[in-house]
Amino acid sequence: MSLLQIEGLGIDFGGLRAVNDVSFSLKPGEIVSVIGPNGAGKTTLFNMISGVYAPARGRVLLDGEDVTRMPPHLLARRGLSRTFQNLQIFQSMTVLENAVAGHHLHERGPVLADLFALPASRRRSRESEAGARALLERVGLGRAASQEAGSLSYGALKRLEIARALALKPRVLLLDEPAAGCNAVETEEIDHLIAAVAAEGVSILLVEHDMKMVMRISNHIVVLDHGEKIAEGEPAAISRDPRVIEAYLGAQATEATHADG
Ligand SMILES: Nc1ncnc2c1ncn2[C@@H]1O[C@H](COP(=O)(O)OP(=O)(O)OP(=O)(O)O)[C@@H](O)[C@H]1O
Repeated sequence: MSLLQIEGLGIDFGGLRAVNDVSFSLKPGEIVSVIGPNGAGKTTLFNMISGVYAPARGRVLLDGEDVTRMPPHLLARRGLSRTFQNLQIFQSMTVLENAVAGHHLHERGPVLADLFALPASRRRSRESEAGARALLERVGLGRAASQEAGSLSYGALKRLEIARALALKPRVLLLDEPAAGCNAVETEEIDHLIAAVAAEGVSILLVEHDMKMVMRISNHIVVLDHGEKIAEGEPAAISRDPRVIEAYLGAQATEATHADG
């Protein structure tokens, strides 16, 4: 039984069919990557699944429930959370404070209780901090808890971003370019983290330009070109698929022509 099911999803921007009739599904603990040349529609697809854009066509089913057009915070409560291409970290706060901020979204009680620091609210804060510390251990940042987030390496910031998304205890985690800007060692650390999270049963949907990483960690790959799904399958089959090779080579040829012109 699939945990996340995408059925015929589509959206237009003016006259442009940015995404059209895209379907695929994720089982619990599966790592699925969406790849395709620049402008293929990957981010737009992500934004529709995570409730940032309202699709014009199709449905998103989470554990069988129709969650199409549900706003991101309600999706998060139902177990679907995401990271963004651009880091959403508070640089001047500590690593722990950033993780607690993610945790609070999940644990949030009545605002008035927080304002008056009632005992229940103080207890919740302690629980949030304990939960956040456990998360930091999980992403390998336990020792950096009291450091200012701005002092972390880029790879560590990316892991902190994943920790914040994990604070929502998701069943499905959408990662938008988790390795962008990372060096080989940092990318490998993120690889391990993603695999460990998936091994706990969380389904992972990934958009990533680092093709080596995609081939290494994905169970299944969905390929988009000009907004349409042109192929899907296991990494080995995808890397040999003539339609996929042609889409990437075609995109490179277009870029080269633009560069010449
Ligand atoms: N808000 C928007 N308004 C108008 N057109 C948009 C908007 N967002 C994306 N597009 C267009 O939709 C198409 C798909 O864009 P999208 O960013 O989803 O592609 P992508 O595969 O994520 O590309 P990249 O790999 O460069 O991030 C592109 O032609 C893009 O110019």
